[in-house]
Amino acid sequence: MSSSELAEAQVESGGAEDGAVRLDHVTHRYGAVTAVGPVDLTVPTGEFLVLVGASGCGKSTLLRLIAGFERPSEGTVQVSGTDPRPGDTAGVVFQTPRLFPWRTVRGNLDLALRYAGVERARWPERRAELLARVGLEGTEARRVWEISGGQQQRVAIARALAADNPLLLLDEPFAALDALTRERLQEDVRRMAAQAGRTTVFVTHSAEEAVFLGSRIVVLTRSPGTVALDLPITLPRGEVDAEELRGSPEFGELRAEVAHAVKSAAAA
Ligand SMILES: Nc1ncnc2c1ncn2[C@@H]1O[C@H](COP(=O)(O)OP(=O)(O)OP(=O)(O)O)[C@@H](O)[C@H]1O
Repeated sequence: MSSSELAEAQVESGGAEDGAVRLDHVTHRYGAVTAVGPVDLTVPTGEFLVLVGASGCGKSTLLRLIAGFERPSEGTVQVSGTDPRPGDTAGVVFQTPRLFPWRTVRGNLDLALRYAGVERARWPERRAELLARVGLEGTEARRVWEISGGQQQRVAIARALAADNPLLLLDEPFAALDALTRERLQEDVRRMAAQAGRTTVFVTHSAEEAVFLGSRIVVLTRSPGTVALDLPITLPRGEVDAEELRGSPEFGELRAEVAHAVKSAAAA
């Protein structure tokens, strides 16, 4: 069996590489601007990787490469052992929810379920499941413009989960939300990731958010971004009291270490 046949077989059978990400010597340029690279990075199945770095260091570019929205100028990107395909490889959540505001929550989710190829007879059950996962039970009939920014971002997360991809990519999804809503959503995403065993790559500016969410943190240098720090996070990941965790000395030390690394990497 060739390596590509093996990769295909693994994807079909939900193999060991499902949702795993591999970047080999990846550089990306926009015209004359080198945005990132070279970056070598392997994200095993089930890991929650947070990419942190100063503005413009290439975090979004890396995420776009993993999603397949861009092809690398040099090097290779593989997801689940194969080339990423935009729209199919991963569920993606952006900084703003990008929903259809005049449609209902149901309408927005149905579009995603249709695109994901879910049989129409299963939509009601799947919709209820997705809304329960993001804490939005009973909101199906509400129009998007009627619900809060935090609720809209929850719908965007539910939509990204509609296809049940083994990889979820989030690009500063909570940046536009107030502090309390942001903390609540962080807690929900952390819990969801721990339950699902899905691979997650999350982009943020915030050392605090990175330490709270990640099982591993990669800090990038300033543009063109390369890996400045690769740090496993050993904080407990099961059912935890979020406030206790955020207040623990270990959390404080990790946050300080990451914040310091981001500052030095941006200045280097
Ligand atoms: N479509 C594009 N065309 C030209 N240059 C781009 C494009 N997208 C990004 N860049 C440049 O590539 C570099 C990396 O941008 P990118 O958006 O990936 O960084 P980022 O770390 O996500 O930034 P931020 O945190 O501010 O969102 C920057 O210099 C940016 O100006």
